Amino acid sequence: MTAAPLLSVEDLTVNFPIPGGWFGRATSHVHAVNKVDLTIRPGESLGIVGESGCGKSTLVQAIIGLVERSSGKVVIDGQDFHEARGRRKREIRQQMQIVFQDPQSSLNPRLPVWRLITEPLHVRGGMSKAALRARAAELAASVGLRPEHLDRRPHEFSGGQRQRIAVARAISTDPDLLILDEPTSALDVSVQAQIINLLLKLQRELGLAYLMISHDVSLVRHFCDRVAVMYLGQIVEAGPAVQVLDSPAHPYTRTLLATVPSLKHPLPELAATRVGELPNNRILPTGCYYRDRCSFAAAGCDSLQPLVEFGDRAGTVSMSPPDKAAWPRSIRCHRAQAGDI
Ligand SMILES: Nc1ncnc2c1ncn2[C@@H]1O[C@H](COP(=O)(O)OP(=O)(O)OP(=O)(O)O)[C@@H](O)[C@H]1O
Repeated sequence: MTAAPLLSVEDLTVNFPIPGGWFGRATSHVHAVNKVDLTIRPGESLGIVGESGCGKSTLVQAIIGLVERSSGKVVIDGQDFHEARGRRKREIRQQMQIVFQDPQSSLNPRLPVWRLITEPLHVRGGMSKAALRARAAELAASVGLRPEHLDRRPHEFSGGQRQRIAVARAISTDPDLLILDEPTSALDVSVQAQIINLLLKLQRELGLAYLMISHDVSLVRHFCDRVAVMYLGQIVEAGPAVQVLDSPAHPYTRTLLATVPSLKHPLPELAATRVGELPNNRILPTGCYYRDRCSFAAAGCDSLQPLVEFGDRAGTVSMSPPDKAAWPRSIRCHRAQAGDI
């Protein structure tokens, strides 16, 4: 039997108002995230890939409440995060922590490492200074920092060490889910692997689930159990990382992968693909969002939404209407489905 989801995101939509009218009234909206559904099970890692501006950061920020959602639900451990209030809301929030891309800007330069690491516990309250320090020492050891590091300030560390501090802080509240926003892209290549190995070690030791957003498709293939491909605020394809990234079904996923260097094709032939600019997300297209850039677009794509397939881990597939509790396998273009491509 498969475990119940730790996190379920249902129909999540985020529209940013664009002021321009009288008295700053919104005249239009940026449709950053459009009806996204996803689930993460305990201890599982889900990667979200897609080009710049497709809505990855807005999606994860809406999940943890840093950005206001326009509609939809975020359910963690069976509790509706946005409907919860007061102490209960804070408790749910502590089950989800985020590690940002740039540790330099996410760490207060004035605080010593032990205070930085225990900041979320300090905010929660109820722990003495001695208890916070003792917990900081344990957390520092678990991310590979030494006791003498505890009294130093962030500027005394390298980028990789600062990211270790950020990871220690994120796990300080014993969360079930870590959101990783491009956790290695600001680091030197040599250090990236060390941080990835640290995250994999912590996942084994603590049973953490990860939601990682990344431009780096190879990293996601290595790191994640499942992947969701995002385009214009929608998830266009999702499934086991190896399956989706080795045999993509959606034309957009194929285009995205064609731009990724591989051993076989060290320099991707950008000219052969139709990457171009993301279309205007203030006026969403009808039908398939990808049709204006799709080499396979044909009659029907302007009115038909892609088909949705859901299945469980064993790969059993049931067709729409989807059982939202089921494990999403893929969301496919109807033309790929019909075998036209
Ligand atoms: N606060 C905001 N107000 C208005 N528009 C915004 C705001 N934040 C993001 N956007 C817009 O929402 C869309 C999605 O942006 P988002 O940063 O989520 O994309 P992304 O995929 O994370 O991109 P990147 O990989 O470059 O970080 C973009 O069109 C962006 O310009």
